Amino acid sequence: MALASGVRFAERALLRPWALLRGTTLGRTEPAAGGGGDGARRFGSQRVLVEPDAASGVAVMKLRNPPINALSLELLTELVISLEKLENDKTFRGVILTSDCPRVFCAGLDLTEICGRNPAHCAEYWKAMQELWLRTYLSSLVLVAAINGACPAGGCIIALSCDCRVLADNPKYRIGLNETLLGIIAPFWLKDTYVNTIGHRASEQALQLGSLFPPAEALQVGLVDQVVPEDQVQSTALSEMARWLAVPEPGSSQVGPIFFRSRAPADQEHDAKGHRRPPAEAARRRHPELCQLRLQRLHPEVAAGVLGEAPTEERLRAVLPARVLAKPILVGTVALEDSSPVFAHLKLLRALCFAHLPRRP
Ligand SMILES: CCCC/C=C\CC(=O)SCCNC(=O)CCNC(=O)[C@H](O)C(C)(C)COP(=O)(O)OP(=O)(O)OC[C@H]1O[C@@H](n2cnc3c(N)ncnc32)[C@H](O)[C@@H]1OP(=O)(O)O
Repeated sequence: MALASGVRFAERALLRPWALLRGTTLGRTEPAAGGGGDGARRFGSQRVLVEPDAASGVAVMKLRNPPINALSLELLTELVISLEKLENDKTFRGVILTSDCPRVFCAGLDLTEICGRNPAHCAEYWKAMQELWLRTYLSSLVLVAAINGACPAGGCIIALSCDCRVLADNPKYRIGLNETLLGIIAPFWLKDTYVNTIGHRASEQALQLGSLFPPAEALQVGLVDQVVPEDQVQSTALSEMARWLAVPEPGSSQVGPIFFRSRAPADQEHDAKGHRRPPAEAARRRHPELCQLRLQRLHPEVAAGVLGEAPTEERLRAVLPARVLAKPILVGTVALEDSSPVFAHLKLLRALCFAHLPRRP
């Protein structure tokens, strides 16, 4: 009997994972401040407020776990559920992630979730953190981080998983991966993301020293894309979002995260002998349907290039139609950093295609 009711509870929890959360009221819908129609209804949970705008297809998602938005298990879970909900609703193409707590975007891992807790709890907690990472990093939505406060460690991880980062110009709002100073070693996927964002040497220094960058330095090193006065963070994030959404099927499909973001944790798989698989192979094993889908959806001439061997600019120029290359293009900087030919190729393709591919029927 107890077993049966336990199973029923587990089933219910699987169907409605938020039911496990303490004090959570996910799915509640209420009119947004100043809003009227359907496009201005907001929903969310206790710790995540979602303000959707159906007309623009953009939702603003606010972290609301005062005082410092520490990533508690509940906040992680609610973030994942809210993102999933938006991803499943085809009305939405972009999400702006920001904080509802003054002066802090997100303080990172909730240290009370790992200090003095038993291994099972730590494992559950860490799994939730990775789940959030996967959900954001491989999201089909365009994500823009509107960083309106301090953004250390896990906060920076969330920001790094977005497509674009706008930081408020306040010297107190520092951003970076400082976990080494706490004795926490960054996992390889986090290191890889740092490297992908600010380059190898800068990452090596910043990770080892646990650097937190003030806005000007964060901009200089490439950790954020824009630094703006605090009262312009939201509007700038919206403008950035408009830029990304103006591109046909931005980020999400033709040449989306699976291309650029081949180094998500799941990609780092090892073969039976313990040898690390090349990232491209690992990604294909993990997401065969996505890889295939996306290759098929590419412009035919580009797909032909993908299937070719040499990921050189010359070869791409040869297979890409002239109209695609009509405007000046960014190449080279994008293609160089990955040792895998396939992904170097895809990165280069993305750089080329992102602005120039004609809309697919
Ligand atoms: C394998 C792991 C991969 C690594 C991934 C992630 C690693 C991490 O995220 S580890 C967490 C690292 N986070 C930090 O180092 C941030 C530490 N906090 C701060 O720097 C400041 O608190 C912050 C700038 C965010 C805000 O400053 P203030 O506004 O001045 O607030 P307080 O410092 O007074 O803090 C208020 C209150 O919150 C407690 N606190 C702060 N950070 C955390 C945290 N990460 N987890 C839990 N609790 C935290 C702080 O102790 C204060 O508590 P009280 O004293 O009880 O009021």
